[in-house]
Amino acid sequence: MQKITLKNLTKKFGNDLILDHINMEIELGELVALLGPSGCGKTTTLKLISGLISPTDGDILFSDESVLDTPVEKRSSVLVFQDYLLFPHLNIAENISFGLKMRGVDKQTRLKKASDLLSLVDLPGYENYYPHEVSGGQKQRVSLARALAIDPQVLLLDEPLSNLDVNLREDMQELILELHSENDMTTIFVTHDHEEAMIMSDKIAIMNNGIIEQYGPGEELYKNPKNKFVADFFGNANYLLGEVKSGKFIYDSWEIPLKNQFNISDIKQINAAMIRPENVEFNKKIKNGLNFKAKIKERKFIGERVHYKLSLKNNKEIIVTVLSENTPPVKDEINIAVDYRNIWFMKI
Ligand SMILES: Nc1ncnc2c1ncn2[C@@H]1O[C@H](COP(=O)(O)OP(=O)(O)OP(=O)(O)O)[C@@H](O)[C@H]1O
Repeated sequence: MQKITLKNLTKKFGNDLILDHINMEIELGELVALLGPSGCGKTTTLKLISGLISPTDGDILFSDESVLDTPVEKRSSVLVFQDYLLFPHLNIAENISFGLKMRGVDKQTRLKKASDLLSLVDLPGYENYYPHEVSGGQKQRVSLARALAIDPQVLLLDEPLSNLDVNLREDMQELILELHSENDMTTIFVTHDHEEAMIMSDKIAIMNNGIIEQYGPGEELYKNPKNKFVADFFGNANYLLGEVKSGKFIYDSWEIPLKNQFNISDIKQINAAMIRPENVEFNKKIKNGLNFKAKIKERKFIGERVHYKLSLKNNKEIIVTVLSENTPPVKDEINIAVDYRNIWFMKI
């Protein structure tokens, strides 16, 4: 196992700044997700950690030692690409044991290891198949097995689940979690999908345009987003634009006490209160909360939940999600409550 530290990690391609002084610590044995939109630098970060490319500036430490001068094959890390990159002319067993062959391991040991790994990824008996004879999900498993063959201490996964359908995806999520905990590896994986990041990881780094917007446990990012970008990444949100006066957030005729929930050094900068759709409650009064009336403009039943669009008395529309039991119809005016603890303040 290795602790990984990224210190002011910077990468330029030509004049394009792709990673801009990234700082991050990944503790021993942690599973961390890099989450962000296309092109924000996630794959580049993995390639830098694996040693496939070199940084323009900054440092990468494994267990507090710089690895910048350590070549790819000596870094104890392995990068699994989303498009598998299996050798088409080698069978599955040969693909899995290729790295061992390069390290001079004898054939019998290699084949035994390949068989053991195939059982581990739930593909026993697939040794003699060729990559074109197995499905996308199976290729994904083979490429994981190939990565594990060299007993890496750091496993880097680039969108390992992106090509899989929902059921296979869930199976693979479980498999990765199992492999991660059984093999004592520090694991970093890239994803576009916030739910996947939440399910899989101890911590999430939200990346945007070559920087890390926020890094921490998923629940913390969801509940205490530093900014709109992070808040929006975890689903829908309502933003009420207003200002801070005498320690309160003023929106229309509402005065909302500022709770200790923001990562802003100067509270005067705050110009928005954020409310998640699921934190709005119907037909309820909350003592330490906002209580108001709203009109139901739209109602969409989607199974266990119902999505609403409500309009406030100043005509501002907000979105609300509630469990579908006893939900009111369109046109009703209803009493709404939001606990102050579920209102987040930020500058947008
Ligand atoms: N070898 C390269 N030469 C020039 N530009 C590159 C190179 N590799 C990546 N880039 C650019 O760096 C930026 C970040 O790419 P990267 O692949 O790290 O993004 P990403 O967040 O992984 O995106 P995606 O989710 O689409 O895979 C992109 O604008 C990309 O075009």
